[in-house]
Amino acid sequence: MATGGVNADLAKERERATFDSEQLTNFLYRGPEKVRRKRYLQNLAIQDPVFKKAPLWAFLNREQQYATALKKHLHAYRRIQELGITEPVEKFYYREAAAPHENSPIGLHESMFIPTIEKQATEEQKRKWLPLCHSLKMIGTYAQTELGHGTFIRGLETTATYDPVAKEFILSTPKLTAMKYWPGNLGKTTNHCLVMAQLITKGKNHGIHMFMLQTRDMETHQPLPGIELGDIGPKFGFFDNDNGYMILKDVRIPRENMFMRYYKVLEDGTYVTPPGDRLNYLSMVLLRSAITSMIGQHLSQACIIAIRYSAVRRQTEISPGGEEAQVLDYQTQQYKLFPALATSYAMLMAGRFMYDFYLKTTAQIEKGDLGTMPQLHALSAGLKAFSTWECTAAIEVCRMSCGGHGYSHASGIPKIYVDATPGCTYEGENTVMMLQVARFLMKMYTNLQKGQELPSFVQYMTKSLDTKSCMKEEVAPKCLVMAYEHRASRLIKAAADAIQAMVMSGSSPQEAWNKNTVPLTWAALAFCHMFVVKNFFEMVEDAKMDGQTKAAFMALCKLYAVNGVITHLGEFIQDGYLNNQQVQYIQKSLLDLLAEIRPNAVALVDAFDYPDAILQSCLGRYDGQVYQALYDFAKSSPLNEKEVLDSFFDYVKPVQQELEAMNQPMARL
Ligand SMILES: CC(C)(COP(=O)(O)OP(=O)(O)OC[C@H]1O[C@@H](n2cnc3c(N)ncnc32)[C@H](O)[C@@H]1OP(=O)(O)O)[C@@H](O)C(=O)NCCC(=O)NCCSC(=O)CCCC(=O)O
Ligand SMILES: Cc1cc2nc3c(=O)[nH]c(=O)nc-3n(C[C@H](O)[C@H](O)[C@H](O)COP(=O)(O)OP(=O)(O)OC[C@H]3O[C@@H](n4cnc5c(N)ncnc54)[C@H](O)[C@@H]3O)c2cc1C
Repeated sequence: MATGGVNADLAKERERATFDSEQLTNFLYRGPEKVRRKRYLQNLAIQDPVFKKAPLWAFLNREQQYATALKKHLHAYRRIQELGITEPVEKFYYREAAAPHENSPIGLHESMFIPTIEKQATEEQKRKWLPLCHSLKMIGTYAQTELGHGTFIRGLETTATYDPVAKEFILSTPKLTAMKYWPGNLGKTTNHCLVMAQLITKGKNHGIHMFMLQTRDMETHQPLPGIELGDIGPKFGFFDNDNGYMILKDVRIPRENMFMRYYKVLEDGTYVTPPGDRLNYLSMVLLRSAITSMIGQHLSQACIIAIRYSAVRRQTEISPGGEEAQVLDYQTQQYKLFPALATSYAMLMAGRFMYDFYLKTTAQIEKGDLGTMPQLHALSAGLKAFSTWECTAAIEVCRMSCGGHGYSHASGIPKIYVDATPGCTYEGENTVMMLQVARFLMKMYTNLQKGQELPSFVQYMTKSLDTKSCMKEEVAPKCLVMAYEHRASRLIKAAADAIQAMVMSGSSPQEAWNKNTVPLTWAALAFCHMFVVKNFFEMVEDAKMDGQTKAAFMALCKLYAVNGVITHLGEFIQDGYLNNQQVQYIQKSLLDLLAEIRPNAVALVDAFDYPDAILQSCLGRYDGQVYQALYDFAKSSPLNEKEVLDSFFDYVKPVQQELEAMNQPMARL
């Protein structure tokens, strides 16, 4: 363990902050009572001997990582029930502290399997399945993706053919590319899964539907007849999870195993469809809606590590013979880290909006009002894609800003990165999601041209495009937001005009669309960026906190907006909306904001309120004793258990002896 109290530089940083980080913590977690409860639950987990005793994941091989993660998550599952924790966010706090940076092998059971039963099953199915799920007799996952198709789900090849005589569905993966491939925890952990398959009844294919399939015996855990299951092998991250493959050879399941809350197959094979078209896709929307907050949290952890470390790390004397500077004092270091910090806050705010919007909209959908489904789909797809792209890039910036030590697992950042980056791929590959946003925006644009009313978050399109920005030397939030609205509107119009022009000159709408997908993704990205900026300003303005805290928070918000203009400058100036002078104001504002944020940098990351036990980083420690921690980490490497390794005698010695013999003058003759 490191000793020596809090590092002097870090202590000074906390003293010089202009605001009380606890105020911001209270805002982030929605009030002091919730913060107390969060800390209480985290401490319960941190103090639990089962979690405390386990070795650090970084020193384990894959099988050990899987077994440790499973053991911890099962213990957490049991403790959560014993403690009567029911709120999803409270379960999350407990789990995160119980197994930090260890992905749960029963994660999809909790995040997709149970919620899908709750939302898509009939009352009778819920009565049958949910108690078994809660007692873990049934452990399930979501099996949609196949070897040949992940994105284009209408092209899935698994079939569910109804047999009206036996009143059963026959599930089959008729060719190699049809096998289920990738579903989390499918390989070894689960004994049930939700299968997405083409429903065929009375000789007709009705598209993909959801079925409950038991994959393994509930006592012996052996795969059931006709089912081949396995782990897909090591990946870039998620080492501790058994993403799996599954082959089905005419596996029969009862008719009642089709999810029938919305879509039904009657005993005689008649297919009954509800008014809504994409209700089967709602499980994906749930997870997409949660990803923006989740990825914002990943980035916030990377920022804590990189910013605390940059306050402790001293490198290079600024004037000859003088003291070496804290690397955080270099403007270039601030330019790496403060936009990353601003991005994490921006995404936490966007995630908060998204999740609240999800809850509101799904409540309406459940009452039969499907009117807001397209908006929910577009926003959840867009924010998921935008946030995962921005945050994973920023995590990597944080890692590199820690120099060499950032490359070690001792920093904690490499693991954060490899577990965050699949967010760009799963739950809808990001480019594909952006094109879904573009599809929605093009529809809105057409509706606007027809004089129809638009939903509130695309209302800005109704304003005519200003030709000049209102930006002055004092860079005002209002002018920043308007610049983002202008950029989004202009790019939406440009993409729509390009498509329209092609159609007018004889192309089919599909052809025109396919020839313009790059400008369409520019438009969708600009829309998402605008949404995040606007939402961030609104949330900071509405936040109930003292003036100093709000000022510190506002500086971050402005930095997020200003930095976005600079990194996408071409799109803001292409039509002359911002002139040279205005661009200079924005560039100067960026430098001023870096200086303004500098004294508050450590307090702004302290506000995320992550205990050391969760961060698991030698560089991000609250006390800043990084060097002792790095030494302790090195000492604990299993390679150091023996002073001289067997491999020295097995490999080095024989080769040395051979080379020595070869190099004898006699041998060369
Ligand atoms: C890309 C699309 C959206 C295309 O679907 P499609 O039916 O071919 O749609 P289209 O013809 O382009 O559009 C038809 C229409 O369907 C709408 N739509 C599409 N998706 C939704 C939705 N979720 N909610 C509401 N509406 C939706 C579209 O907006 C279109 O509407 P429109 O015709 O324009 O009115 C779809 O195939 C898709 O969602 N693909 C991504 C697959 C995916 O997300 N897989 C996730 C697997 S589970 C997973 O990864 C878990 C990982 C978790 C972990 O490990 O933690
Ligand atoms: C860690 C992890 C966990 C996962 N867990 C699950 C799970 O639990 N359950 C499950 O069912 N699946 C799971 N998946 C699978 C995941 O959902 C898919 O990988 C994802 O939906 C992307 O599909 P794909 O792999 O087919 O990519 P592809 O669609 O093959 O993408 C390849 C490239 O093609 C491009 N592309 C594809 N279609 C288009 C298009 N129409 N227009 C333009 N470009 C296009 C993409 O942008 C991308 O650049 C998981 C994946 C990972 C990595």
